[in-house]
Amino acid sequence: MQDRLQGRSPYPMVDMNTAWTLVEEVARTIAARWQCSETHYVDWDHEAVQSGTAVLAEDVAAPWPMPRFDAALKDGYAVRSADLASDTTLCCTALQVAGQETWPLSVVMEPGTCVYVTTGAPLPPGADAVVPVEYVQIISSASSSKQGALGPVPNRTEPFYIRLEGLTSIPAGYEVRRRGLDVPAGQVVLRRGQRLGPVERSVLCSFGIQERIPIGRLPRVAVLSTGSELVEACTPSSSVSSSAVYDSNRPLLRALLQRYVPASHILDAGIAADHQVSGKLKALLGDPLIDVLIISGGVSMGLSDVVKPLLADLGQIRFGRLLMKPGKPMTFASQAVDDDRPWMAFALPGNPVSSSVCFALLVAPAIQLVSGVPRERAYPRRLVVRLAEDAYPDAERPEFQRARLIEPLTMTESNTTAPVQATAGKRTAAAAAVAGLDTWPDAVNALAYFPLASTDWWPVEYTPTEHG
Ligand SMILES: Nc1nc2c(c(=O)[nH]1)N[C@H]1C(S)=C(S)[C@@H](COP(=O)(O)OP(=O)(O)OC[C@H]3O[C@@H](n4cnc5c(N)ncnc54)[C@H](O)[C@@H]3O)O[C@H]1N2
Ligand code: MOO
Repeated sequence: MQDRLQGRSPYPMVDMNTAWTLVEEVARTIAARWQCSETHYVDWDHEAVQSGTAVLAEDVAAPWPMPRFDAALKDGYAVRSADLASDTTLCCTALQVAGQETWPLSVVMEPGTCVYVTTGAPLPPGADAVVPVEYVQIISSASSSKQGALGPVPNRTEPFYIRLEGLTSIPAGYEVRRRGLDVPAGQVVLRRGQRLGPVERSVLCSFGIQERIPIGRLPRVAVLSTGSELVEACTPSSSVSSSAVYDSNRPLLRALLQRYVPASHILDAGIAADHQVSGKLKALLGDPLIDVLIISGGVSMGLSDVVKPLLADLGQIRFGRLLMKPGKPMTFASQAVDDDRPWMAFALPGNPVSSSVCFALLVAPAIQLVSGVPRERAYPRRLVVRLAEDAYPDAERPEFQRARLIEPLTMTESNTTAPVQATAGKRTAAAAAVAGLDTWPDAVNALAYFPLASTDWWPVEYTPTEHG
């Protein structure tokens, strides 16, 4: 208590690089333990796959070439290109519709003949090019001539003649998507450590892979808000005291977490009033089902800021203060990594902006790392850009300001030239996004980093809202 009343902290201030190193050390050790021993083979309807949070534990190779057969790129006529060098009239002997073979079922294309094909249909054996219907005139038919009425798409059961019009030559391969052109059989199409987002899931589907999808273990994360002033957002304002503060951090953190872990892995630990924090932390960190604990509030220097000493009792504080703004009191603790059940605890400063910035810079990368995402993909992307308007960064601490990239990126040599607007307001993340920016609340899409004593800076890609 004496120290707090005098304002001394026992924790040295570490810079961001040191903080990242310390978090990474723990996260990578946990990842090595989990991801070597815990590959699960799951089906398509598994919650982690469906929520887009699953991370592949093994490479996935193409089981067959894509496309699986030489396919027509256009609706038209499959031809032997060599035939057309001498004669532009061909006899159409069959219709081949993508997904079904109509008339007749299986054909070997004789010289001088062609086969009507729809886009995506397999080329018959012997054909090596496709003449699009736009370049074809139907010139005769044994049955009634429907030419004109049906345009160039024939609906016939007997051979008919076509003539090539408007194209001088048809090289082999013309309008054909060759077997294996996109992906040869056996090529790795998804890598271990890739999160199965919408595109990755569609790649699995394109190869018909819906069973035995190899995924790694994802962390189970509890989120706790601390502070006697906090009330649940659903509480009617008429029933709360004038000094109460609505808890906005926990809903934000839970929503952000859904990008990384399925809903069943997120435990909402509620709000702990100051006198309840000790009991709550003990229970949560003693729960074998919790791997990561995110605490908001109570980490600064006040008498009610009890989180740090409690974490020191329950595990080991890796850092307790950060040389950065916002986030100075940010604390990271863990259970000894060689322990049977390692855990990580992130105590984020209660200020909503500090809390969301610390989540983006430290918690999200740690969750990615323990989930098996490789280092080069675990951190937000960095770009060097230029400021669209003056910014006023802190003089004592390197600072991350919420920012908005206001033009599409145009890459020129090593630099991008996307102007950025930045703000240092400290209201809720959404409100701070608007403050000074005169724009939509979800427009923050980056953090602008202002290192101390330097005019160089870069924004970190970060989207604090679903739509940002
Ligand atoms: N003497 C000092 N005081 C403070 C220092 C310091 O170095 N010396 N650091 C300041 C900095 S920097 C920060 S950041 C804050 C962080 O403090 P805490 O983590 O202890 O956070 P609280 O005091 O609990 O809350 C701060 C602020 O945020 C509001 N809050 C908290 N939780 C939530 C929530 N879940 N949803 C919405 N708003 C929340 C809370 O009501 C306070 O207004 O400490 C400075 N002090
Ligand atoms: O470090 Mo605090 O997060 O500046 O307000």
